[in-house]
Amino acid sequence: MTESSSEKLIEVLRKAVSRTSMLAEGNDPKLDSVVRQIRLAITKGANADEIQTVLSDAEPLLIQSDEAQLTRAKQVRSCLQELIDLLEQQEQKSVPQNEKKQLEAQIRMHWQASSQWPGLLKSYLSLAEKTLSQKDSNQPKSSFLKTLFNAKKNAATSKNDNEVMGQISHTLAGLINNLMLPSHYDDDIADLKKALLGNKNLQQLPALLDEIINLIMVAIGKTQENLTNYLNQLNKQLASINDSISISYHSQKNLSESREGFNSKLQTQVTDTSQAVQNASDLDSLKALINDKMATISSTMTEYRTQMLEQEKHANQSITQLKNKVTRMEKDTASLRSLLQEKLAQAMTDSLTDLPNRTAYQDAILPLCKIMQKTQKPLCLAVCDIDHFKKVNDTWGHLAGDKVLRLVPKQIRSILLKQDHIFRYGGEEFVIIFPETNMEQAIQRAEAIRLAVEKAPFNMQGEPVSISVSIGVAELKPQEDPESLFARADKQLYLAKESGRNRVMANK
Ligand SMILES: Nc1nc2c(ncn2[C@@H]2O[C@H](COP(=O)(O)OP(=O)(O)OP(=O)(O)O)[C@@H](O)[C@H]2O)c(=O)[nH]1
Repeated sequence: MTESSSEKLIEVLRKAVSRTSMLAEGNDPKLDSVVRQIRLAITKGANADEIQTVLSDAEPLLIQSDEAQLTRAKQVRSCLQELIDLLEQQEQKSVPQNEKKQLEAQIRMHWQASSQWPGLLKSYLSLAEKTLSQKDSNQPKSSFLKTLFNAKKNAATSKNDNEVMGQISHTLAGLINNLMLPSHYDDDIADLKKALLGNKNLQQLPALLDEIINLIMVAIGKTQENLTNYLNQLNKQLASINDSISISYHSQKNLSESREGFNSKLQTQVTDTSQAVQNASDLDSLKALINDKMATISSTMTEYRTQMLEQEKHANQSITQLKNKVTRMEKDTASLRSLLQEKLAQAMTDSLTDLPNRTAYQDAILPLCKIMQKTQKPLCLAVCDIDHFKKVNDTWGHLAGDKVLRLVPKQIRSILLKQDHIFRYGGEEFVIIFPETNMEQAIQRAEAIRLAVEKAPFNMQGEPVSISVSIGVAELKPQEDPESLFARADKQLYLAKESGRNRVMANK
């Protein structure tokens, strides 16, 4: 193995370990302790078998922790939805529909990433302020705080606000429970929950929401700090491997230097001998002289041979050590790489439908757009959303809802061509990429999908149920980026919903 391929190997290992660790860290105390063991094993140069054992222990915990994270994210998503619904229940006040739709779209897009939760809460805060700052529909609008101060004077409004605040506080307290913050935040969390549950004053809501947002941000920052410490530790380990490589290089260099020394010593001795032979005056002194010189040369050669053997032994030892180290690292890297690939595949797949998820969509869309734009071929994007899906959940329960979420993509797939790609974008929303497809063809395929879903015989507890989808379609423009393409298709979806659902609308 050359020096540069060792460096590459080290780099791959460093990335593999850091990414795996990143996936695992901070989710579960039991898992954190196993992750720490893996790091320790790698730092102290444990062999592949030892590391393998620790990794095998970690595997079920990693899977469990991923599932727990998904469940937490789902709960946070429903808390946010519940908070929006609570605003809707406000008498005499209407939630600004545009902002509400935008927030719901944000939730649909980002609910899985805990780093996005503070942003979602901030958007909710703004929606709550806008809603609550309205007086009743017959009165002119006033500011949020003004309404709050006036609330005392108005018994009816005050009662209603108190009730809503109570429910909001309760839901927020539930949301904090799902955040899984490190245990040293326990006191802060307890204080915050107490403040939330004891509070009946809407005026306090912005401050309390801010407090929650801060707490989440601090917790996310903490995880980053742990990761940095870990990477520093790993770098130290890599530096020690580099030292081994340079020691081996130097022992090779010493070997060739001592060979050169021997050559010149031998040369001098042969020259001296030939000089002495020329100067010899009789046969006896010549014999004695030659014997003497030959003894010197022979002892030089023996000395050199011993020295060479010693150095060779030394060099062989350090090469064997290095080889063993590299073999161990290769094995570790291979197992870490396969673990990482498995994890990445899991991270790209939606567990309910087995479809590629939003992350996979984001990885796929940019290169596809670039290729189509470069080759000047058309590409269309369809955003497809199940109609009145909340009603399915409310009427038949979540399990039935899940069943519909698995069946609808089957209908969609029956229409798609080999080249098309479908993703579960989030909730009850699917995205379809139609490469090498113009608008007319994409509308035809979207219409066929709509029809296939409409005609599909869905059954809930033995009763036939009709399900429909609304679809928005847009065609990629030259130079357009994927975000703008998505936004145009999503807008069409919104219009399809507005115009009665169960239809395809396209941005022609
Ligand atoms: N069963 C189940 N429900 C989900 C899942 N993800 C999201 N939902 C639900 O999907 C529903 C989406 O509701 P809304 O966004 O109001 O949309 P809708 O009822 O389909 O109404 P329109 O889209 O306007 O036709 C919410 O009730 C979510 O709880 C899931 O994985 N399983």
